[in-house]
Amino acid sequence: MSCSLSTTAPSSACASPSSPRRSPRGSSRLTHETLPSSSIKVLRSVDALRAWRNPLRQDHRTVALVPTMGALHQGHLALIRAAAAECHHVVVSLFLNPAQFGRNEDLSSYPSTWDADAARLATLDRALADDAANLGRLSAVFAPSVHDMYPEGFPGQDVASDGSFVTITPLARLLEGASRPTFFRGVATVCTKLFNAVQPDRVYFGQKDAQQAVLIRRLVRDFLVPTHVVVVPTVREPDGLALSSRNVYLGPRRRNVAPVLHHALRAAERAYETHASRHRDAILRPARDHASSVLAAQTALPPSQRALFEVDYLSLSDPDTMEELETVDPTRGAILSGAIKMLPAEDPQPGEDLGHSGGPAVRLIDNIILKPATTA
Ligand SMILES: Nc1ncnc2c1ncn2[C@@H]1O[C@H](COP(=O)(O)OP(=O)(O)OP(=O)(O)O)[C@@H](O)[C@H]1O
Ligand SMILES: CC(C)(CO)[C@@H](O)C(=O)[O-]
Ligand code: BAL
Repeated sequence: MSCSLSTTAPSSACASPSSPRRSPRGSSRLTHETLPSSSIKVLRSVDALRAWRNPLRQDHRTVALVPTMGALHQGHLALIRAAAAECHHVVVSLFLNPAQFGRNEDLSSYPSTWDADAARLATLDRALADDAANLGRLSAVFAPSVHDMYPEGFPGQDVASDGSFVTITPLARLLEGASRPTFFRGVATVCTKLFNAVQPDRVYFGQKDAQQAVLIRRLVRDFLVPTHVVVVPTVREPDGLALSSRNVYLGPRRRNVAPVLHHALRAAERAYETHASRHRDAILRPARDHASSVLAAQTALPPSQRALFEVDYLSLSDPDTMEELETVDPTRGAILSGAIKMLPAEDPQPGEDLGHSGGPAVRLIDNIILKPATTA
């Protein structure tokens, strides 16, 4: 992380970033670093977070937590807006959690954009302040170190790693979990730590990561976590692609093809809604057909122009368990979801923008909720 932070106290924001400081002239008031041009506090340790958080309880102020891994975009900002509408203080965590990355995944190249994130958050907070409809503001960024989050040492990224983990099965083995076997263990573990550290009244997650949202609801229920889970709708590009920090890996050639997943899911949604199909094959077939026809059209192009992809899954699942469904019960609805792997661009052209980090293979996920029918 860069040191472009300002501080409410003079002197060494960057030299000693790990804990809040006493204000000058011996006063006992704690001061904190703040993001530039804002009053958003930067809390870099669990101790600093707790020192800030505890007095709010006595004042009956509600606290919202928005967990992120940084590289912020409008999807993240939508979560913060929803949180500020409903709570007095919003804390955004920025923590690249190594435990949810498999060994062959993109931990080392994951986009890291601290300065841009700080500027976006400061701008958003000013907009929140100008809108009287909001209950609260963006009060703090929690940006702990790996050591702070894993005080006994980071347990490792392997399925066989020993350590203190939260596991939620069979949910964590399905769909995303089938391709990323340590992913949900890492998410459930870090979110448990974040919930324990922040003790939020409400937590905000994005619908874009549908299985993650289901997992968090289950975690909160099964471990009696005293918080309320809010899931915010997916923010999309005009052509339907879900905003995602990993989209920066795509480059223009693959970016043009990437909406295929959303359009495939929309085809399935139409089959459910327009043709009143209830059966798995009738709903998913149009999605598979759409993906196949886009892939066939790309395959027919010269290698220097095309963008190929592999479909990992197209799923029709139960909204609570994410087990595959043969038939949708309209009183319960269902989740349509999918994952594709955009393969690296073939035959790159001189000067072609292949995307962040040279344009590796990129996993994209998306989903659409088939809502339960409302009874008149
Ligand atoms: N397009 C979006 N709309 C709404 N919420 C989103 C969107 N993208 C991400 N979120 C939510 O933001 C939170 C933090 O997600 P994260 O930092 O992993 O960003 P991301 O864009 O999902 O990144 P990645 O590309 O790694 O999946 C999660 O709750 C996630 O569901
Ligand atoms: C919830 C989360 C911040 C946990 O690291 C991450 O999985 C994400 O960004 O969706
Ligand atoms: N958006 C979920 C975090 C991940 O895919 O690693």
